[in-house]
Amino acid sequence: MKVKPIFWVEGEVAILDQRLLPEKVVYIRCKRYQQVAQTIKNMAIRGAPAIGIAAAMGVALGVWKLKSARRLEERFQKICQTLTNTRPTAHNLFWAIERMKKRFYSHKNSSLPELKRYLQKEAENILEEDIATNRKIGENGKRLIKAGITVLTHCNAGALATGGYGTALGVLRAAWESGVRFKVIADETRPYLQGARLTAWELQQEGIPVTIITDSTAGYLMAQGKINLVIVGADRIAANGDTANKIGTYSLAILAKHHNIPFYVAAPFSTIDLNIANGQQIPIEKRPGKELAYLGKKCIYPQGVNALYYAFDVTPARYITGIITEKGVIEPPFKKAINRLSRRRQNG
Ligand SMILES: CSC[C@H]1O[C@H](OP(=O)(O)O)[C@H](O)[C@@H]1O
Repeated sequence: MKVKPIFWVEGEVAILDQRLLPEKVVYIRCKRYQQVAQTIKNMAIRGAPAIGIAAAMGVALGVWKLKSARRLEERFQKICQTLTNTRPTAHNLFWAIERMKKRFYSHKNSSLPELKRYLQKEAENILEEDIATNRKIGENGKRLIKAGITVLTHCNAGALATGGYGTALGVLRAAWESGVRFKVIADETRPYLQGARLTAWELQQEGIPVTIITDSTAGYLMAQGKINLVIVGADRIAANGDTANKIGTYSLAILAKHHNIPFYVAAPFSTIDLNIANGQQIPIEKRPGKELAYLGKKCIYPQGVNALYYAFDVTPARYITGIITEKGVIEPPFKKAINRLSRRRQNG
């Protein structure tokens, strides 16, 4: 995909405003870290790896704008806390901020200009590594995409949700690039419509056949035998393989199990949270109900009626056929395999 979701340009962070896609390609030029935090909170940028990259660049931008090293550590911690407080579910955000903290403390006695460069470089490394990691996920998962099948995906786990290649859509890209021909069905994914607006846009640009359905149509197509495989992204994976992903994923996994359809999660190891044993411990973001009520600028709900908007749900590991990562495809029992692979270096 030609368009970059985010990039650093000399003391600014350029963020593609995904709320305006596919009609308009508009970049928000963030000059302050608070602006970067705002783009994560309001979902101008979204997708677990992408918000991790944004948080890292926000930290680098915050330090970049410091005029002196006065109260450096205290000001650095405030920058990190602002970005930490943006969204609670995607583990990549916290993983990226921890990496920036490690880099800061290993160079905090450098001169301020040197420290600024180190942090900018670390944020750009996180972006570049994400693209390389996504390509490995694609290579590891493409054998699962057989010629002639129909794949269902939910939300957007593509270039727009990452540094620019994609996890679930990275597997589809890699299969397509290797000559395998297949069809994709994309859930609209209300209310933000990541599937209808972003996944369909990405796949259309690559010439990969895609059909949009309402989120409630998936079960009917499965019952008719029209779906051969489901592949989705992830926001946080617990040590036992329980996976938090866009709301509606859990329903798809149950339906896939019922219809004996393989259900795969594609995610980098930076999405796996080894500090939590199972999915019950994953914090699930609750967003303002009014975000459900509006289609664009039009309110479609009766005034004053309540709305409940959980942005994610948790799929228990028993409903997941495999987790496609840069270190290989992890199959059940996930806990043991995740433990073994997490000790192995990325390219090991
Ligand atoms: C490649 S992970 C993308 C992951 O993030 C999305 O959530 P959101 O759009 O709210 O950031 C969704 O859960 C995707 O699967």
